[in-house]
Amino acid sequence: MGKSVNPDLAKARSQATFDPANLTNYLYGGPEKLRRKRYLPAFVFKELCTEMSLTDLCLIFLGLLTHVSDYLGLTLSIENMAAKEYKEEGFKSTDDMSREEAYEESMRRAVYTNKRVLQLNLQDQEEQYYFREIFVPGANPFALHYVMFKDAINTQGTEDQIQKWLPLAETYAVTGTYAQTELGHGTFLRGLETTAEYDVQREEFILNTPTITSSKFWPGALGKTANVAILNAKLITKGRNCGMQSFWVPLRHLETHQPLPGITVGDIGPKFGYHTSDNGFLQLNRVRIPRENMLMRYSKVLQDGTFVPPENDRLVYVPMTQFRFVVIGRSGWTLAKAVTVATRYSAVRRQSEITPGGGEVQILDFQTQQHKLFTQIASAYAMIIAAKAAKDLYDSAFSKMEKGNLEDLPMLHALTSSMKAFNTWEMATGVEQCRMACGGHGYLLASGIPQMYTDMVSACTYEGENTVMCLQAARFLNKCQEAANKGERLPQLTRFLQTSRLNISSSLDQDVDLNDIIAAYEFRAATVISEANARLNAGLAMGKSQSEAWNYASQLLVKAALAFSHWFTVRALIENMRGAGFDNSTETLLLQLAKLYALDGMLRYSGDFRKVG
Ligand SMILES: CCCCCCCC/C=C\CCCCC/C=C/C(=O)SCCNC(=O)CCNC(=O)[C@H](O)C(C)(C)COP(=O)(O)OP(=O)(O)OC[C@H]1O[C@@H](n2cnc3c(N)ncnc32)[C@H](O)[C@@H]1OP(=O)(O)O
Ligand SMILES: Cc1cc2nc3c(=O)[nH]c(=O)nc-3n(C[C@H](O)[C@H](O)[C@H](O)COP(=O)(O)OP(=O)(O)OC[C@H]3O[C@@H](n4cnc5c(N)ncnc54)[C@H](O)[C@@H]3O)c2cc1C
Repeated sequence: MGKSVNPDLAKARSQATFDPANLTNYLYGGPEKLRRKRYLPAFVFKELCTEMSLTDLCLIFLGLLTHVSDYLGLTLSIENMAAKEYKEEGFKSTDDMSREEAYEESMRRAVYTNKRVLQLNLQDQEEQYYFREIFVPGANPFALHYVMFKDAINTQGTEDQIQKWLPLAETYAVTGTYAQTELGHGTFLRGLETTAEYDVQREEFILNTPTITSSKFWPGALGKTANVAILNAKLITKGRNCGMQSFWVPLRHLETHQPLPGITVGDIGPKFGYHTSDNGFLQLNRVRIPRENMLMRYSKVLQDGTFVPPENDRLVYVPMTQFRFVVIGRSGWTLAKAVTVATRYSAVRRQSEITPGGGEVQILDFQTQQHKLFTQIASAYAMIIAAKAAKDLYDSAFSKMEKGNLEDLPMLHALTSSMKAFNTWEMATGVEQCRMACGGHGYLLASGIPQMYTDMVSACTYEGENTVMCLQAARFLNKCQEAANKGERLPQLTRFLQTSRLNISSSLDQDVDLNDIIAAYEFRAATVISEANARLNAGLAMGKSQSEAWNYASQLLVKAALAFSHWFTVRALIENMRGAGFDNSTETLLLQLAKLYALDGMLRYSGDFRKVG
């Protein structure tokens, strides 16, 4: 039964000057990926939420047969208990539930999707994400398990440890979390107090949270869900502090789910959002784990307690860098969802007149409404496309790192840090703009936008608080500027510091040239980075220490990191739009969108652009 589409919406869509399928295929990585993305949720949704006759199921099964090449491994369990159980209970919105009830509902759905992902043999991370997103739209209690827990095993564990632990995680024999942050420290990792002292007699680590501030605090799934943690603690062996290392720490009994001896664990209470994620606290009272439970891919503790340091002590941070890429990518998609809701609403909402007596118009006809939304549509495209460009850089650098070549690690850390801050701040501002563009109805939970905001704005804080991440990126950019000042060779990504010149050919009465736009953003970034470096050196010239001068210049250093990210985003958007092989009408539209994004950015940061001429 076809759904009737609002005539205003249908009219707006009919006026498109391009074929949306071209864009959708591009955004999702091609028609094959798009089909699978659409098919999986539809398949399971139908399985779940409608009374299905055997005929229905056979039709679905026949439908599947046309994709037999894709779904060979698919086992259609018609009598699947989970499906039956779900059909009886169906979907319940969590909007009106207590936090406890909402968690339980999300857990019920998440457990269901975990079962189906295994039964459908879905290996692809993206497909798993699409699948889960339909059924657990808010924070998923297993989020840490799916991402950081498994990533930490894969990137920090030895091959033996991966062989031993990953199957347990993949089959949900254990449910994990990533426990690093403490009540007293989230940003300053060198301040973490939890200890892991090596007992050479028994070849065990003794884990301890010696103070209230050392209590692990915030990790997702710690409150109720997880029974194992990848826990970061200060390793002490032979009386020496060997820095932060990662450990596999059982938290709860695998059968009874009760906390194990020496473990005090629970939920940290209500939050601004992410209500269905049980962020928790953990105290360890001299809990013993075997030596083999330290993740020893990069650093080791030998039986006699000898510490073998990693080739680079930053490698322990790789799971955070990896997850920052997830955040960078999902920020654009979060904004895309919010602006889709707001744009559709603006096509069907009629309010006020433009011409007196002319009748109420679609609010999308107001130029102010178009400015609110079209700039956010452009921003969503820019973030999604820049994230793809950053990921390509990451993948090539990571493959070198896996072969032991760590030369790109500083650039990678700077790129992930600055882009994570830039994208999540832009996403937060954009989602809120979309909410307000819907008037009162945007304030209803039923619009979906408030939860997008309250859940996702936490990404400005977790995985590295944004200001701190900008300062991290600025360390790298400042080093590059110092090298540029000395005429030294720079990493490819920052060579513009030496080459950028402001030779703009466009004049105000012409249609702006895209190359001039890239040049303007490049020159703005180079100027702001150079200014931050000059302020740092001015601080040193005033007799300040390196760290005092750094603090003295820190506001400009943050701006430098954001200007760098903005340039990276504009360049990626324009270069990818030009090179994507679209038909003329689609490419024309997308380049118009890229110009809108870039020119809107110049207006929002007009101080920078005016200053650089
Ligand atoms: C809208 C988006 C939504 C996304 C949704 C995704 C789908 C849903 C899935 C999950 C739901 C969300 C779950 C949330 C999970 C959250 C988890 C966490 O938050 S885990 C904890 C995260 N914590 C941090 O990030 C801590 C941040 N702090 C640090 O990293 C460090 O303390 C520091 C700030 C970097 C400082 O480091 P340090 O004190 O060691 O010294 P520095 O002198 O600053 O640095 C020394 C040198 O080391 C280099 N460095 C530092 N870090 C790294 C790194 N990661 N990689 C490489 N190199 C690094 C640094 O550059 C210095 O080098 P030099 O400059 O000296 O050469
Ligand atoms: C929803 C959510 C989920 C989370 N999930 C997890 C998880 O699963 N596992 C986990 O380990 N952690 C998790 N965290 C914790 C998160 O990683 C920390 O909150 C984050 O690292 C920030 O640390 P903090 O809270 O101590 O803030 P702080 O670092 O105390 O930040 C407070 C203020 O101090 C400023 N500041 C701090 N250091 C500097 C500096 N050097 N220079 C300038 N300004 C500075 C910051 O900019 C900020 O304005 C989660 C947090 C949230 C909100």
